[in-house]
Amino acid sequence: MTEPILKLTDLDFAYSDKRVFTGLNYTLNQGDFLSIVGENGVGKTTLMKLILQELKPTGGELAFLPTRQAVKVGYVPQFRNIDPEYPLCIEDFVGLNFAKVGLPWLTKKERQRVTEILAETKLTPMRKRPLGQASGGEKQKAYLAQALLDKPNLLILDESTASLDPVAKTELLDLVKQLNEDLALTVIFVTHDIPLARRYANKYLFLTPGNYEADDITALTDEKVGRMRNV
Ligand SMILES: Nc1ncnc2c1ncn2[C@@H]1O[C@H](COP(=O)(O)OP(=O)(O)OP(=O)(O)O)[C@@H](O)[C@H]1O
Repeated sequence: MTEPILKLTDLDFAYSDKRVFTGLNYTLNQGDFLSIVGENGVGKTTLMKLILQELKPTGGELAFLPTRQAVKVGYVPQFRNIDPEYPLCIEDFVGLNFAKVGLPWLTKKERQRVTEILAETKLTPMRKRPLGQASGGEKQKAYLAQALLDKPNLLILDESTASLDPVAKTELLDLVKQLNEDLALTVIFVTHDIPLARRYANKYLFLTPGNYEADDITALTDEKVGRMRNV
């Protein structure tokens, strides 16, 4: 049975006098792979910031279910180029999520978890490579591994594949899809790439200026995409 993990009820958000969306209703179920699509500036990143609780709704409600404590969110950002001189290797970068103030070293259990997640994300062979010298796909996998380290049950991919080549895109999303299928990890995938959304997601949320539409991914036809882009 599918249980809800996130519920948006009449959600409104505005940056002072700039209204981004109004009356947004959506229920995300555990194990869903939701693609959020829509033109530039329509509010996709703003919605992610609301889910990450970096912003507060200006109206309505955003609720984690069954409780706030039960939902752990992992976040994979947009691709950012990293200074080639960046001092950490992939393994140390992935372990950063466990770093504590005043206790920079990891416990045995934490080191084991880093080893496990490096294997799951297929980064073990290049774990000692300086992150700044890794390929774009490896860098994004390192961000994915870091986001997965603390075993989230809701993973947000915020245009994380946008600058990757097709092979690296597929590799990253295949990994995420596998976790989605094996562990019922719930995924929110923000993208401009409709074919990629169709290939991996089972649901979509299409934001348009002042409106939105949500359905099963099979309903996201070319004709609909064309129509939604012209509203
Ligand atoms: N801090 C801010 N203050 C005021 N307006 C903002 C702020 N951040 C974003 N906006 C505006 O809010 C709207 C939604 O922005 P947002 O970044 O959420 O869109 P997006 O759909 O993620 O765009 P893109 O696809 O280009 O990443 C845009 O018109 C943007 O200019």
